[in-house]
Amino acid sequence: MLCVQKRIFGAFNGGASRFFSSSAVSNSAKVAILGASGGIGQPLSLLLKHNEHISTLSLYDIVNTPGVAADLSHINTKSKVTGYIPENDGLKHAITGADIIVIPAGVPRKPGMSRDDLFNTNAGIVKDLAEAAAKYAPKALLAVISNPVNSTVPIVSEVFKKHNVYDPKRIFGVTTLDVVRASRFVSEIKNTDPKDEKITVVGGHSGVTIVPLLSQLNHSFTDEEYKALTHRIQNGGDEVVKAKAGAGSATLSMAYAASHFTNSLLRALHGEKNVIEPTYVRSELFAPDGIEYFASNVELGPNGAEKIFTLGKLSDYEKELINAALPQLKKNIEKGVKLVVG
Ligand SMILES: NC(=O)c1ccc[n+]([C@@H]2O[C@H](COP(=O)([O-])OP(=O)(O)OC[C@H]3O[C@@H](n4cnc5c(N)ncnc54)[C@H](O)[C@@H]3O)[C@@H](O)[C@H]2O)c1
Ligand SMILES: O=C(O)C[C@H](O)C(=O)O
Repeated sequence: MLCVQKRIFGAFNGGASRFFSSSAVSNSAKVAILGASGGIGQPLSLLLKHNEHISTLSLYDIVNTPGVAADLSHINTKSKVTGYIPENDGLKHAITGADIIVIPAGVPRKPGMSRDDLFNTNAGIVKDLAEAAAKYAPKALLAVISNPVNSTVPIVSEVFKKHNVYDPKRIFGVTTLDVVRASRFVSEIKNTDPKDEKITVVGGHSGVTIVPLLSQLNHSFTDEEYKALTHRIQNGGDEVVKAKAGAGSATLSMAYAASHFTNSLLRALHGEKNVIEPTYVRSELFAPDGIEYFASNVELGPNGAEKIFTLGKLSDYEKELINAALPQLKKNIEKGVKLVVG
């Protein structure tokens, strides 16, 4: 068993400026969404059309982006919307000059599938998009939504390494939906306002690798509540996949979560301090155990991940959860690296 004890202590500074904060920043950023016509891509584009920090919203997909862009472009907010498809170097034009690239391209799960079952289709899609980003927008902050996130983030990183443009601070796996779910589920039990529930979720983004740190809240839970909540947060994605019964996975809540995460990147990009989000990044926390990527609270800055926070005080149960997550993460990461490195 990999030992979690060594690296779990240290400063915990979660939630200082997480959800629902705002600040005045200039409207100058170009944000590109790759997979913009999809179930996540469309509502995410709609939410970002309302974002005052964005001057250009650049939508790329293999289909339908001209229509999605034309539709959104009639909304009376300041940003300009452009739509691209692969023809005429569409991907290159979509991402050139982008400050932020968000990637929700790829297929979603059907009931009975794991996120890892998406690897065969999505890994190649993400790899190709990463190749283009490494060539045409190597300095962009890149937020990966496509599953399996535990593997797709290492894929993007390896592609950037291959092109000699790798900066680990700029590549993020979006795990915000786990945080959104955690705050909602806790608020349902405690009858509180979800916006007041600042919950750190660490590890990765699939099943046992999703580890909510509920012991760090100012709530007491019965053992039963604590375990049931943890289980629900770890399996929130399955709940939606099952309810959608073959019509895909979470799209609307994911668009909300990705819009929030993108807004945090924008705030940090424009110099706001103390912007902290849990996100899956290249991390030293468990690197000595051979796990080079891990989600934890990260302070965002103009150049990406400025500071990775340690996990803080954990309950014995949470230590067990982390120990269960690590071998799974290791496998997922190795699978992603292998796809690029061979
Ligand atoms: N990180 C998370 O928390 C989280 C949450 C929900 C879903 N997801 C993942 O997000 C991905 C997208 O989900 P969805 O429901 O939007 O799927 P979807 O099928 O509705 O949309 C995916 C879009 O990607 C496009 N696409 C496919 N190949 C492409 C390529 N090479 N370049 C550009 N676009 C391409 C498709 O045309 C489609 O419009 C899935 O992998 C899903 O598992 C992740
Ligand atoms: O569950 C999925 O496949 C989609 C996503 O990762 C989620 O957590 O909703």
